[in-house]
Amino acid sequence: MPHIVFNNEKNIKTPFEKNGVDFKFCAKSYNFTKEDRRVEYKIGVSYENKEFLLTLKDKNDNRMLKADKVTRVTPVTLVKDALNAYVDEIGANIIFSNTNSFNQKIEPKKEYLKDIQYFVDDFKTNKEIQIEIGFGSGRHLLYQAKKNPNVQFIGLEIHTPSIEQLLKQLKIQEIDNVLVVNYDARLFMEFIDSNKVGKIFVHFPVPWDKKPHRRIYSNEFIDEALRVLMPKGTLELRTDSRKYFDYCVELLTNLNSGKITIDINKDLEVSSKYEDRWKKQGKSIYDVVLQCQREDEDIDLKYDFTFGKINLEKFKDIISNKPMRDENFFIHIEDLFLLDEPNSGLIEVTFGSFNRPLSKYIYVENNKASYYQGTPLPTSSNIKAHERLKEILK
Ligand SMILES: C[S@@+](CC[C@H](N)C(=O)[O-])C[C@H]1O[C@@H](n2cnc3c(N)ncnc32)[C@H](O)[C@@H]1O
Repeated sequence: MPHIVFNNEKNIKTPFEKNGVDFKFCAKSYNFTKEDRRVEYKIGVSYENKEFLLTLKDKNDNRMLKADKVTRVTPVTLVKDALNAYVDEIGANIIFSNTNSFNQKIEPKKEYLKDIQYFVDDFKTNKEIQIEIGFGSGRHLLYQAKKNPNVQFIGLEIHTPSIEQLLKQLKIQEIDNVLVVNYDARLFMEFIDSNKVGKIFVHFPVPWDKKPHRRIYSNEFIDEALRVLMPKGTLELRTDSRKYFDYCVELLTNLNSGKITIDINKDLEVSSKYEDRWKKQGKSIYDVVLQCQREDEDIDLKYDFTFGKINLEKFKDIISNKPMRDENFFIHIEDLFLLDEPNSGLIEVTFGSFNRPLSKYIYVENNKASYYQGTPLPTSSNIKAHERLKEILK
């Protein structure tokens, strides 16, 4: 990441503007852990309609200015300009700078690649939805999408090269009913309305024999799948792993009600890359399909993430750096940065689910708090964590 090392002791007063970059505030670390930590500043920047923080800290006898990790922005040239504007303003004596190596890259247009926020704010369809989890080479997803042009497909993957490959194929084959998301499938379903999905395919998931907590299937996953599935919709597992199959069958047969179909060595119309490999090795393929037989209540994706009036002075005296854990979420106050004005500063916090923790800053100005760079995604763990944070900060 771009950074600049310089040797100028001068601290400057905010707010100020330099070369089109607005420097809004400068908050100083409170060192609440009481360890002998070096002083660090978070500088609030607003530039080209984006807000982000810069970190200023000591480095040997000099100072280093760089982007704050939590509030990353793209393109990286925004950070580069902000760093250069800051050192320009203070007339710093620059010892090292790598900002020249960060020049803007032009991204190809990826209209079918969607950010998770899109599913919170904008995603609406009257079509049936079908989801493929871990599409890999995409063979099955492309086949299904071509065969069912009236279905809106969503492909979930965490492996970036597979995503790139699928996006290329969508373009080449002129397929326009697939949305692709780079997101953990275990958490994605939270953003889909209830009773809207016809099929969820989980084909050859990683069995994670040694790390079962990383498996796609769990009680929580099955419950969320049933919520998004329409009545008669199906959750379809296909695997070569007998162990994974047995584990899933056990989870599914522990449900209070439902219809389950099991097949061994069933042929599908399309065979995936993994499937070909296992078949060549003479392995058996197992299918277990759960049919949904219930209708669920709608969920609220428009959750209000505001805070009431908070008391930063009181909070600063009781703050602890031990994580608070609950059954489905945790909160860890990482750091606190104070502004010169009373009851104003930044709280750095990590919270939410254990699988996908979220790092955020809460900006406080005269007792009024808000999430810096926008609110968290309304996952159930984030909502629960926010409710608890509100209590703590009161
Ligand atoms: C063994 S491959 C199977 C790929 C494809 N379904 C097939 O049959 O050829 C498993 C795929 O699941 C993806 N994957 C693993 N965990 C995931 C998760 N939590 N969310 C989304 N995708 C995941 C992996 O990146 C990998 O591409």
